[in-house]
Amino acid sequence: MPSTTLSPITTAQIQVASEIGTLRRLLIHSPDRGLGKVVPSKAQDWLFEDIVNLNMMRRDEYDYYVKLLLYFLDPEKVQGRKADTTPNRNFFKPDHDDYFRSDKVIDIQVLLTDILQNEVIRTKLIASICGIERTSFQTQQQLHEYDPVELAKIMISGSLPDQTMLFAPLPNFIFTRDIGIVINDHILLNKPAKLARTREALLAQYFFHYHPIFASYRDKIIEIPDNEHAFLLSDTDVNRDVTRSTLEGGDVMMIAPRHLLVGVSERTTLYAAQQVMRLVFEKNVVDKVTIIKIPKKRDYMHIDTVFTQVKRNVWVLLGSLARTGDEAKKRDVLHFFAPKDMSEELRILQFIKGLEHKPIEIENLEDLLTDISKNDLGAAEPVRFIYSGNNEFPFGAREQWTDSCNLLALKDGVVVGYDRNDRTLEAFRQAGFDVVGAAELIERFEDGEASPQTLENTFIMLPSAELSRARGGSHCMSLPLLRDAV
Ligand SMILES: NC(=[NH2+])NCCC[C@H](N)C(=O)O
Repeated sequence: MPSTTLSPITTAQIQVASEIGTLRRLLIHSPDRGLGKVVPSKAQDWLFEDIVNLNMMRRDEYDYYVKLLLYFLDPEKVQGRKADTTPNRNFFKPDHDDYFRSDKVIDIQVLLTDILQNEVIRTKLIASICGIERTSFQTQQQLHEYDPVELAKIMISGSLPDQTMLFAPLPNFIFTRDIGIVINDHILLNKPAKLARTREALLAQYFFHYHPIFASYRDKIIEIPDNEHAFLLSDTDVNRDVTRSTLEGGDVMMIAPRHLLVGVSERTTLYAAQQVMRLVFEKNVVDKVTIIKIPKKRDYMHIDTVFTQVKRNVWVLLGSLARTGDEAKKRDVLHFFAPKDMSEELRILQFIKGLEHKPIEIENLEDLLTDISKNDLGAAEPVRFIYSGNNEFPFGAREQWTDSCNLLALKDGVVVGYDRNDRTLEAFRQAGFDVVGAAELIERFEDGEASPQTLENTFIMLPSAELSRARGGSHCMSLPLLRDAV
């Protein structure tokens, strides 16, 4: 049996209280063979707009993301090991002996493999998966024949080593953000809105509840309930926002030590947002919850597709949903006759613990973000906004679609994002940021010309031709477990 067990991490290792504190530990998932199974006719159901080339996605794009994360979070694993990272990719394969195996940059496939060594967990998980996937009893028995390494791969990819498909792949599993969120020292699990992501949530339940690295957090796992009234409603009524209980991690942002943002969107319902608020107040995890209702639109599936934080006083956001967008439109007389503006569908309500019946309405995104920078995070410098596509028509919308607003902060002011959003990148340069490609930066790290510790105000560009077809960026591709306090 392969020895894939990570040594259990001691307590106080899970703590996220901001989006910009130096990142120390996170969960990722490298594109697995299931992604290579997406076909055009299923792409939409599986929440992709296109099919992808798996090899290019891994070798030319995602591997750079992993390398970057390792340079920042676990440098001994990569520094001076350039040779190991080419050309067979074994260094990047979670099931290979040469895998980098880090306890800072953790692939969920490794966690799954670990828990599957336990006979009881293995039996339960096989039965649960076969239940939700409605497989035959025979398939269920067949799955018991595989070792934990192979079984984890089957459970994720849906297919056997000989390529036989037993159930659908989980192409969206690379977006680990959506399966759970760390809120201070608690872990909030999701309840996916889309059928294509159901098995992801089940797998997440299992490794959060059973893997030794989370052992001391078992009583800190938060799962939101279903609405019991919904069980008695007809299928048409049940899908209403106030009845259905669905929540995805892209809509939850632990933005400041006692302040949680929850989006109400295509994926997260009002009912779920309300349950999250109730639970985090009850458990005294935060004092303030801001609910941000965005238009229910594929382009804006989660709040992290329309804004993310770059630095204590810097944010990237979509102009047409923000105040800036509003004002530009208001100068136009046609505005009075035009159909309802997207930004009019944006609503922001802030709830303070103990005063939930008296929410404070916030007019626009910039006001909310300014308040967070100044009052929650104590930014001394003026708050600045960088807009998708530099807010130039029609690049704001174009570049938001390819995740210009979905950035992962590795530390305050150092972010990773896609290389394809030219106008947004130009806006970053104008705002005084260095813009550098991942490969080039890695070279600089290797040559000692730069170091993750001293790097400041930098946008690191990730190649993105294939990754961006999956409709998520680096923020979605990360589930931070530990960040330094800000
Ligand atoms: N946090 C995010 N924005 N995640 C993006 C998820 C993209 C994925 N294809 C989906 O539609 O579900």
